[in-house]
Amino acid sequence: MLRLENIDVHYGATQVLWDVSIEVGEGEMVAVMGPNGSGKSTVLKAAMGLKKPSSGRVVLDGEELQGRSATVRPRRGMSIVLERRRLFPRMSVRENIMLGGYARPSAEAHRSFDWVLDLLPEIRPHLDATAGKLSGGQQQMVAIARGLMARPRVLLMDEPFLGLSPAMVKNVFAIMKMINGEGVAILFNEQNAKLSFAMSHRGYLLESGRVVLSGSGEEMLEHPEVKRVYLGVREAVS
Ligand SMILES: Nc1ncnc2c1ncn2[C@@H]1O[C@H](COP(=O)(O)OP(=O)(O)OP(=O)(O)O)[C@@H](O)[C@H]1O
Repeated sequence: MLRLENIDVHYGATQVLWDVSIEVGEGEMVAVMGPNGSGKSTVLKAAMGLKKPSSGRVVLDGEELQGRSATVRPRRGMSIVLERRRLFPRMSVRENIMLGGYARPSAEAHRSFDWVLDLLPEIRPHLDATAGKLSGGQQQMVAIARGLMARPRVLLMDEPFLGLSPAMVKNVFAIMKMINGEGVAILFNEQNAKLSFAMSHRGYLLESGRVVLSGSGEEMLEHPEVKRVYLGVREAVS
């Protein structure tokens, strides 16, 4: 459904993505894994139209999205949960979540709000709290709720586990599985190879702005290079 085709991205004169092609099928969970600074966030930003590629195409259901206005992607069913829980810290949880429905008429936004709270009931007791006062994990939950307000068919998640405790990682992981189980495709990025690929239908390994490997989650976990470099598994010496 979503395809990035041969994307190049520059920040000023510096090129950070080279010929990146990534595909997300209907209802798939897809991971972009790579070390610090390899360009994972930039891939998601380019997909969402937050960073303009210098060449290549972003295509959703056969429709070219490059150069379309900022509201087209949410209306076509794309949404993003940004890194580091970019909430408005002084606004209430309810207000933060409702902002995710900006592209929808208000009656629909209220229906989405109810749907989101049914999916994430643990948010309900905190609706009137100031977002900035919540724990990191709770803030991540609110950021996910905000992303879901657009009723996306494909949800992009930028480092959803960043800075979370192991217990919260498990919780967010379970929520991603549940959202995906509702038929929402998810494209997310993450530095931890085991976590990324174990939970994904397919994965991509990004190094220095290039896709160097792709395959099913299982294939990625079993790949000797992934094992050696990212999982720290040593091959037996004969
Ligand atoms: N706004 C910007 N201006 C200039 N360079 C940038 C900007 N954002 C990112 N970069 C550079 O682009 C490269 C890719 O960054 P990006 O954030 O996409 O990588 P990443 O794999 O997501 O890294 P991290 O895991 O640290 O978030 C890095 O070298 C980074 O320094």
